[in-house]
Amino acid sequence: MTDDDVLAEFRDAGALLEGHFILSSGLRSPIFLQKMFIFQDPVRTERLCKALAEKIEAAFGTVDYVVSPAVGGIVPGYETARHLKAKAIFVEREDGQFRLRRGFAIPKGARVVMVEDIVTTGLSSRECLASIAGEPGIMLGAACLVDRSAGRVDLGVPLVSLIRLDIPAYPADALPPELAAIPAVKPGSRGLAA
Ligand SMILES: O=P(O)(O)OC[C@H]1O[C@H](OP(=O)(O)OP(=O)(O)O)[C@H](O)[C@@H]1O
Ligand SMILES: O=C(O)c1cc(=O)[nH]c(=O)[nH]1
Ligand SMILES: [Mg+2]
Repeated sequence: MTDDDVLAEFRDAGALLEGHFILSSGLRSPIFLQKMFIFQDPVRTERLCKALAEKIEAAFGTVDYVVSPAVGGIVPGYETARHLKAKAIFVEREDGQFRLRRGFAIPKGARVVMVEDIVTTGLSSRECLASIAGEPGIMLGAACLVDRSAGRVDLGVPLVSLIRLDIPAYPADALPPELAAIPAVKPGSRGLAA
């Protein structure tokens, strides 16, 4: 899939939103990729995650377990794992911290990739990786559909992305005037009461 193909999927799904968004990191941005508009369409999701699985396999070889951070990572984690013929499990927040719950565990020696939907600052990805660092699997690296940092984030492991974009994000106290003029909305799940 070319970058244009990936962008066309987001555009055609109505997932490229413009406005004033509060991101998971607390940064503000005039652009939000509403990935759930992709994930509500299994056929579109399959096209993107199949392409991501091919990149993952090329970078890391065979994969036994895909681990994703809830909520956004669950659907792409599952669909990417399906193409990798791997298991798909996820971490979810408990008292604000990601944790494997529901009896999920990574067996000794299992080859593991962390799959995210969107990477902006990499905070959620790093939290996800830290939450499974004590598991006995072999952490191969991370992958995401969209890297909004244009490759600048450092997760401490290699990151494979389907597309790299360079999308502006600003601290709340350093907004450009055109953004400050629009009421802010926060679409993600970080900080929501359980
Ligand atoms: O790289 P970062 O700066 O961490 O931003 C990206 C994260 O933000 C979103 O999750 P969010 O916490 O908004 O919740 P969601 O997964 O429920 O959408 C997205 O799913 C990534 O996990
Ligand atoms: O950084 C985020 O929180 C974020 C950005 C984005 O474009 N889409 C999303 O779901 N989360
Ligand atoms: Mg998320």
